[in-house]
Amino acid sequence: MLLSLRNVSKSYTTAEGRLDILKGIDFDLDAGESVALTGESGSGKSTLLHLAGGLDHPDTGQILSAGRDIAALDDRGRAEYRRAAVGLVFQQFNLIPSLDVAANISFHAKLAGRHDREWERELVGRLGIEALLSRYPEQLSGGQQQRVAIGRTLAARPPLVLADEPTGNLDESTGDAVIGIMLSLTKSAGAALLMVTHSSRLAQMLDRKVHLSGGKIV
Ligand SMILES: Nc1ncnc2c1ncn2[C@@H]1O[C@H](COP(=O)(O)OP(=O)(O)OP(=O)(O)O)[C@@H](O)[C@H]1O
Repeated sequence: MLLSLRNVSKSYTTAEGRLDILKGIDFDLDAGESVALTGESGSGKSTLLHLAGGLDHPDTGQILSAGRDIAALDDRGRAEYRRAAVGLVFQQFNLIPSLDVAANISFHAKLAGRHDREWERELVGRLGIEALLSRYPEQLSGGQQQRVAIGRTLAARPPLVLADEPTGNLDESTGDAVIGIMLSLTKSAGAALLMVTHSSRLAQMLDRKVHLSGGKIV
């Protein structure tokens, strides 16, 4: 088991009072598995993804990764967990505007101490972005930027990839192509993928589907 959430709860305090978003989530993700996370707007999908990625901490419960409870770590421990174990792909591509495509792709892998030229060359080829390596993010289309963002994430070989509506900004056919490439590359990398999507069509491309409703996985 790569990641296990046990009885995880999360609430937010707002001006209108306390919002109980996740109410005792139990969820397991195997190494190399791809899972789609669906649920209505506001059901807590991004919240769950942020907890799994160590971007935030739960109120109660355990988040177990390689025998460690991420929920019990402090900010620094969570930052180390993210660097070592997690790759993130968001709807906003979050590329670094001052770096060209080649430098964007190797940026996280270098930070994580896992820069591997051969793997990077393979990624660039399979993503079809060889001709774009010396361009800057602002000179790319949305679909091209997302392919670069996926390359950047996978270059660091994270065992866990968390994707939040990764193709939400792309048209349907570009989005499908990008998801197809991301799935085949995460499989090649042996990484697990947890992907938030509103699209049941995209969800069906993954190994398994889970649905968030009423603060629980159903
Ligand atoms: N930092 C925060 N403070 C207060 N409330 C928050 C905070 N973050 C999220 N929420 C609330 O928690 C609920 C769940 O948000 P979340 O973003 O996890 O939902 P989601 O299922 O990903 O939604 P969407 O599909 O619209 O992106 C929402 O009602 C949101 O307004």
